[in-house]
Amino acid sequence: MDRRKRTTEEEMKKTKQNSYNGESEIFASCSFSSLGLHPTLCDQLRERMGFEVPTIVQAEAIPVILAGRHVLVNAATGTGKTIAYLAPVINHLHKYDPRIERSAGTFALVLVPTRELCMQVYEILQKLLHRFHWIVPGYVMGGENRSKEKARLRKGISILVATPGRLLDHLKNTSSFLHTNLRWIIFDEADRILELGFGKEIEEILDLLGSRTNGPTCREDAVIKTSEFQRQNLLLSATLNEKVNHLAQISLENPVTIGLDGKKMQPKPSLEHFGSVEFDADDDSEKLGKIISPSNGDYKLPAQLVQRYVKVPCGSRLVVLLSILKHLFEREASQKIVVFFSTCDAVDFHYSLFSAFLWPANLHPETEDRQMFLRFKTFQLHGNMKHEDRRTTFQTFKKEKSALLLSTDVAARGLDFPKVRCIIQYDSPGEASEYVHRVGRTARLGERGDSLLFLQPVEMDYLQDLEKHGVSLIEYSLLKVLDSFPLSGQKHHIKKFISLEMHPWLLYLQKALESFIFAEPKMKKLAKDAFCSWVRAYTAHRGELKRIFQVKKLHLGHVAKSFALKDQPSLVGKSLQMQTKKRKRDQKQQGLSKRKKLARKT
Ligand SMILES: Nc1ncnc2c1ncn2[C@@H]1O[C@H](COP(=O)(O)OP(=O)(O)OP(=O)(O)O)[C@@H](O)[C@H]1O
Repeated sequence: MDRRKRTTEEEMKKTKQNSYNGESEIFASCSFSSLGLHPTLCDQLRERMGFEVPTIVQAEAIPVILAGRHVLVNAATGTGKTIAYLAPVINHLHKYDPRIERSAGTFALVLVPTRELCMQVYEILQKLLHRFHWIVPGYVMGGENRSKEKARLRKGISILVATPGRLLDHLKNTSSFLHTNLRWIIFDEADRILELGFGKEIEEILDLLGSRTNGPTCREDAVIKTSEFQRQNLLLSATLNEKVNHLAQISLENPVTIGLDGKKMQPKPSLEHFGSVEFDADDDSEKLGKIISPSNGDYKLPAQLVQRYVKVPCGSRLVVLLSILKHLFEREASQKIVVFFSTCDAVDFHYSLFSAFLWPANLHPETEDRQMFLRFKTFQLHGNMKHEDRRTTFQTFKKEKSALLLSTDVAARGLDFPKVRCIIQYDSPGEASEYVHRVGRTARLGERGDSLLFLQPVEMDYLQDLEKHGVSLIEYSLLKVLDSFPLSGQKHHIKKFISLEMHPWLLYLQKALESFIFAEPKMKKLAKDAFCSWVRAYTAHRGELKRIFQVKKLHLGHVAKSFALKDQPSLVGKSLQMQTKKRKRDQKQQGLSKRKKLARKT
């Protein structure tokens, strides 16, 4: 064994120790070059990206990927998974002799769940490839101009980043898209791709690319092995679930698992999988057991993240949110905060409100010009926005030093907004995995970060659900914050026996908000729409969570208050009732057919 190899192995051992001692170690005690990366790429990482040493997940994954193995990576949010897969792929590609050419088509494919993540990975690629101009990065994604994409594909894209729907579209309809040299397929945020319902597309993509292994649902006729290279597939996410287990089965061959140590083996094969074809559980039980399922295990969260919850009665939610935001931005002028909502309408409403709401006139009668209540830059991001607006928001918020982003879960996964200091989950996230990804937008790469989860008194059991995944939260001291707001120039102190809803500051602010909304027909319409879709989203919680988030436990009048509406919109009540009835009817029917199917199987 030569000296260099021995040193690398020793360093790797050290790295492994670091990662398993339970400390919040982020960086490995080795260099990029010791992992086997070419000096030019190491220079690029250092000079262009500012990365001196690899993170632990990079130190573990890069040598294994360089060795050509299929890999499943499960590491906490913000630990550098993107470089962990891009660096070895580039390392391989730049060594091809003769050099690869555009006309040789696509060698590596990175599949991501959202457009924003697609852009983000593409931008990182551009930086990494600065000195390797013959390796061409590119992207295809929903919302973009198809013909322009076709033209780019015709010219040739060596490393292609794509969202699944648009990729499948090109695979079927763009004859000039050359992928016979494809060597790598990478699933970034694999579980989210599947959760978004792209399971069928992924199966089709794997079939069309001839990259499906002989996993449980392999259709021999669909597999056309076109690549002269050995295929290498990689799957990465901070959270994994049973669907990923299945994807791993059909796309990875004898994979190396990174970051799954201590996770439980899947006890039984599951009938559920992400596609349309159900596979025979008995035949595949052995295979399924090989891939580890962490679905019952703990999620990995950045150790330095301070996680809090705040218990707020439904009717006071909006005023509490406004108060906390004001408090946070006034306490620290340079702040970056992301607030998560459950629907696009809720984001629209809050964005318009925050951008227009002025201090009530009677509070500062001495000042002639009424001032904005919240005085910081606010952005919104959700799936119903125009593609260009989404792109601009994403890019601008990234660069801002101090700003607020109101978003749906479109920003929950993978997005790397530098220096986000706090995550507020105003609407609860649902699955614990979603909680983990949302809070993962802060406390990245060892930096400080806070998170705050809003819960109503009837939703407090959600904390236990999080506990099951090893996530525990401490309570936020709300009263201190509320007491700090001046009312008619005076500081006030709430008496202990008064409930939170009766806090003078909250009452005052609520009244001011309601008058503001009442006087603005446009705002009122936004508030009503947001109310309707919020209730609809609330009824959509699935599985165990339906027990916690029950719409019938809510007072809809109080929900209306949380949108600053004086009254509950009357028509909504009726349509909601109809919807709930319809949903129950559908569920009954679905349950029946599922049971029938199962009965036929056994
Ligand atoms: N070796 C390194 N040294 C310093 N910074 C790094 C290094 N590797 C990655 N980073 C930076 O760390 C941040 C997080 O990286 P990345 O987005 O790849 O994390 P992730 O693990 O994919 O997170 P998520 O699970 O949220 O998608 C990015 O800003 C990236 O530029």
